[in-house]
Amino acid sequence: MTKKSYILALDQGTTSSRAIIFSEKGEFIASAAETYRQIYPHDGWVEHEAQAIWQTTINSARAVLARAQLAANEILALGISNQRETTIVWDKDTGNAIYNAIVWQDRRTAKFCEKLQQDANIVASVHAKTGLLLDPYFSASKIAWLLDNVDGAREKAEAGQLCFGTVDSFLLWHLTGGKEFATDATNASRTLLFNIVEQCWDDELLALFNIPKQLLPEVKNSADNFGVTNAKHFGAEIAINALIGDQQAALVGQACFAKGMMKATYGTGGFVMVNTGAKPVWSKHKMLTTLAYRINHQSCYALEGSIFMAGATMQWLRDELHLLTDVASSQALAQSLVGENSVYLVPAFTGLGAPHWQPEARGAIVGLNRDSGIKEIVNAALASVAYQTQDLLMAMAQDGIKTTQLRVDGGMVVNDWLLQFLADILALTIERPKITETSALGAALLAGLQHGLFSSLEQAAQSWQLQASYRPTMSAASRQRHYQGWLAALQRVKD
Ligand SMILES: Nc1ncnc2c1ncn2[C@@H]1O[C@H](COP(=O)(O)OP(=O)(O)O)[C@@H](O)[C@H]1O
Ligand SMILES: O=P(O)(O)OC[C@H](O)CO
Repeated sequence: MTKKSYILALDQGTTSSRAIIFSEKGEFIASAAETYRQIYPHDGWVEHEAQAIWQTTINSARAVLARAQLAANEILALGISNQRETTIVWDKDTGNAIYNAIVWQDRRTAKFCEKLQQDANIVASVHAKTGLLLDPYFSASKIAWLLDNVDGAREKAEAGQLCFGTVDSFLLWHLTGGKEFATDATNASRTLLFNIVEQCWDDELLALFNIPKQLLPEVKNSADNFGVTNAKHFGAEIAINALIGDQQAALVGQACFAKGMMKATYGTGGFVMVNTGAKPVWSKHKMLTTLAYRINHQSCYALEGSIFMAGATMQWLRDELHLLTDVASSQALAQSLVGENSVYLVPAFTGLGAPHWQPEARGAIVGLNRDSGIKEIVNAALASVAYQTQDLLMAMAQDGIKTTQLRVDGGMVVNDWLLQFLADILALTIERPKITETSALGAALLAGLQHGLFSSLEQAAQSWQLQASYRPTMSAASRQRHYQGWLAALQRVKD
């Protein structure tokens, strides 16, 4: 009989679907990825075709198996990490989505959320139950929009004919041929409908958003038994043993298991997350309290700050302004700037995320003079990632979170200039691991844990290895000047 020695991780991200095979020790074996179309129907609206999410996921999974020359029966377990909050409602009979996926960045429900925010009791109650804020970022208002705007959707939902899921549930449904309708506690914790203390869907929140309970998936542990893939997909069944939101997966992949350990993932957006242990920390400064992972019904919590535009700003410079031929060239351009940059770019293209939460804010480039050119703008775009991170760390510090080290990952961290500037602005040591596909790794480690490959998360974490670290070299005065310039630019956008 063939020995099953590999783990397949599917990492469904905002701009691409990736599949990665790891060895049973968590070593990287092979990867495949496919990008798909971003749809922007109106200002502040962002959609994906649900079918494209599914098709690119299955294509990349098949491609990686072929690349690694492995058959499905050599795969021990499969884990899924996914873009969170993105909302899909599909028909139980056909599996077809009733509308495009409404992406986490989408702001169409800003007015609706604003209305709810006017009631201080509602705001307090939502925060106490979910750890979140009433912002269009999260799934609940997106589900309500779908039920109210797609013909016949509400009637069908009430009749139990529809399913709501974040991307993990949608993929699970399709992988298992419609047999499994579930999510994990981390993904549930991003919907605004899940009580993170009691660990259940909350009837009051469902009533607040007018969402029928029968629409919702079962909530399981992040490492759990989620059924098996239908044999028609890969030629044999594969056990599905982990579902986890991609930022939480990155925390696991970065081995941030001790209280106080922090990671930042810089892909389309930027997400800073700190492990706060077995008890939730309730932020007074608009950070999100969220589930880091749930294993054997034991919850570990985290505090998170979300930046909506990180790598996406570089894509905008490339695709809309045509200032870059490719995003990688941003490094040399940023580096070529001599002296301090007077230009600041505030990338509030889809509003401002944490700690500001201003969905109606829009972007700006300020401080331009006659000498400003491409390199100043590109430098400012990269620098905005560091400044936004500093905004988050300042808010977290006010909540009592202090850290001396930050582990980074995501597509942007190949950019050495960015990581050095980050170390300088944050005055922290920045650590980049050997495997930067930490979301996929986190999902793989949890799937392996569920399968008994590792006796504990700590054992699984032994696969984490440092690739490079960046230490602050900027003077305190210069750091201060840089950051004050950012705060002034930010204030103009907020005003
Ligand atoms: N060398 C680079 N410098 C700056 N940004 C980069 C670089 N390489 C990739 N990126 C950015 O990283 C992002 C892709 O990261 P990834 O982790 O794949 O994103 P996601 O998971 O959100 O789809 C893109 O937005 C891209 O602009
Ligand atoms: O697809 P990513 O990696 O940009 O992650 C998206 C986040 O999960 C949104 O909350």
